[in-house]
Amino acid sequence: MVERANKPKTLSSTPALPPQATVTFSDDNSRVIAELPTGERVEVLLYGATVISWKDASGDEKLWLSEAAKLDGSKAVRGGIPLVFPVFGSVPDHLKTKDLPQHGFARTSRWEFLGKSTSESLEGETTNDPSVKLDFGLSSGAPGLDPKAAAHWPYKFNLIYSVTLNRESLTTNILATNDDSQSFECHVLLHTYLRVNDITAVSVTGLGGAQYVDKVDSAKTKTQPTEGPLTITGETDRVYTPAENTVTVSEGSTEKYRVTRDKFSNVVVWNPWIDKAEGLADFAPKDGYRQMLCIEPGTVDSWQTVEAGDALAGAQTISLVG
Ligand SMILES: O=P(O)(O)OC[C@H]1O[C@@H](O)[C@H](O)[C@@H](O)[C@@H]1O
Repeated sequence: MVERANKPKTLSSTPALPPQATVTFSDDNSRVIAELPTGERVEVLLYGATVISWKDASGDEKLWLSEAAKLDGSKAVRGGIPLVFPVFGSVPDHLKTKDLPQHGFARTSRWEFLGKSTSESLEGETTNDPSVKLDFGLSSGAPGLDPKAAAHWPYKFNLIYSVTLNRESLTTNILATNDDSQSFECHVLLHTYLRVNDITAVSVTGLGGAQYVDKVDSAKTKTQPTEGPLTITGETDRVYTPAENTVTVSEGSTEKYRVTRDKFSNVVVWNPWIDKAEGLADFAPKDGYRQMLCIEPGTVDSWQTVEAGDALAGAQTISLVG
């Protein structure tokens, strides 16, 4: 009788909360791993706040990561989603960024994990569509800042990078705030390495009607608009300014990824192909160019001026289609 009296009561009027997403640190504290109750998973290296893995519920990897990528903080990561800020490539005649590393210092600094938020429960409402958002921060004066940035980027700034995992999509969002008393100029880009099965079967739509700058063949700078889907048959390195804000990557007749931009005017499409991959020490296997295509949303064809006290934001959402 006593045992029965002590049993906890089940309140049938209180709906059970769905299971929460889990967020853990790796044993060496180098990365944050988030997993939805349904099995989708994302892994973010604090070095560069680089997303290095994104898997669906069946464990299928969506991002390409080189087998020779350095994950120890000695070099920008070859694969995943490196973050490009405040300069795209290198611009030798731009006084304020010319001494920074190629693609800037965001991808070569160790970021701070600021925390997580989940959407399983909102003011008592429950949802069956779980998601988790991870926030990372990097600011001037931070201990993890690449020393080259401290030496050559003379501004006070604050970056917040958010990675949101949903069942069918991944969103990455950057907010760059100017905390200085003077304006600064910058580029921002999300250098996403999408994983594909066979690059020769890949086609990209959503670029049509756009002019592009061809970084491989400088004669083709600002060519006439692209007609039809883009296929990859050799080294490709193009900066597009598409009219549409969604780029779709298909393999054969199957749509695979939709990449939607928010507040970004450009998309860089990059594949190093055979010779360039050969020359990149951290690119492995050497025929890995067949399994990847970089679709890189950003604003890089002109400098963005961020006034003192102002902020610049931009985001991509990669949705799984097929
Ligand atoms: O080797 P990195 O610095 O990671 O750059 C890779 C490529 O990144 C792309 O975004 C650039 O358009 C290419 O020109 C560049 O080669």
